[in-house]
Amino acid sequence: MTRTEPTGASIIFENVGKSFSGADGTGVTALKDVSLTVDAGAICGIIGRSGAGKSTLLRMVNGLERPTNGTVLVDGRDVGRARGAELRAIRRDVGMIFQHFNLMAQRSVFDNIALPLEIAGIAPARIEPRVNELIERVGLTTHRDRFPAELSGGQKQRVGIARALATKPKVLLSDEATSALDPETTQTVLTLLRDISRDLGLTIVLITHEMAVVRDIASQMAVIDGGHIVESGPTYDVFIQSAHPTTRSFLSGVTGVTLPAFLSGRLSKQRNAGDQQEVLRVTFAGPHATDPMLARLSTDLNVSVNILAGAIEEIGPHPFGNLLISLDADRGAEARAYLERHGLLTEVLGYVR
Ligand SMILES: Nc1ncnc2c1ncn2[C@@H]1O[C@H](COP(=O)(O)OP(=O)(O)OP(=O)(O)O)[C@@H](O)[C@H]1O
Repeated sequence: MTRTEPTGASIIFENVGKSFSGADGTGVTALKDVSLTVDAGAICGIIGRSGAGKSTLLRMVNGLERPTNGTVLVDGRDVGRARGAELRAIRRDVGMIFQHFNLMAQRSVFDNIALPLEIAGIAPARIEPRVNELIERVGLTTHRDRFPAELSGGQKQRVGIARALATKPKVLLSDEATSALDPETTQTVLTLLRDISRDLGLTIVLITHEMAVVRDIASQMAVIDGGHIVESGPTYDVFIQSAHPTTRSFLSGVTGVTLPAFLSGRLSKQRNAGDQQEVLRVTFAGPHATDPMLARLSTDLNVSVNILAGAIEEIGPHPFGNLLISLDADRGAEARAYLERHGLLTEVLGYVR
């Protein structure tokens, strides 16, 4: 399909708060003073732990939740205050896909995708070509007449994506859409979403608890913790400049770099008597991604460094490296300070003899 000019909508959260009243009368504050701008045509990843407020934030974009304070604007329209026909119009502009697909078991692939068009009152003669086009876009031409029970998870999500696109929305919301899929299928679904964003100019907001998903697809991101946005910005900038412990803990799990088994079994979190080596994860990014910093560390501080595992990956066009190293535990603090001073991130994984 050819590339078209962006047709996505911007989404602006301005000082948004949301409180719920619990069954016992006590209040739950799900979001506090959230301000975030998602550019038209961007793919924005929102990452946070369970209960952080991700779903609440996402559901405000299509008016399923209304803010207690503040404003949510989609394409300049105030979703929280919209009612009736105006709210329905905004909702037509916002499609959504779900972790468990939410397909209708009694309907075929074709009929699931046709459903939003039927609800919108589109004439059957116009529905058929539109659904066929969507089926082709998501690569399910040979599965047109199958039922959800006859599809794999990845195929079900493709149906979910086609259904969400049926009414030509400007925004696609993804609620943990790849969390129920294996890593390989996750990649194919992320690729499809990226292609759709590129070809249709659609704005995509996806919530996830997996940093790898954000790394692989998002142009911008926000980290949410306890109802607050603790960091946000272009994905690469957040990856290389992250300062908040929540972001760092998500980052530490993002690479495929793991300790060799013979070492991980012996690693202790606290340094015990006799532990000689400190094991570190060192993250290289930005202007230092390709610098020979470990060689410099050895030379400048006269510390021997053992490289245990490592990889250089890319976020968009930018290099992002991860190394697992060990060094003399007595010199650990000094070495970490040196590396941090040169713009690298360090994390102590533990100690070994
Ligand atoms: N309708 C509701 N009534 C009361 N409390 C709610 C309601 N919806 C959400 N909450 C509370 O708001 C907080 C944020 O919930 P939310 O579902 O937005 O988090 P989340 O980050 O999406 O979590 P998860 O990843 O587990 O889905 C939680 O403490 C939750 O219990």
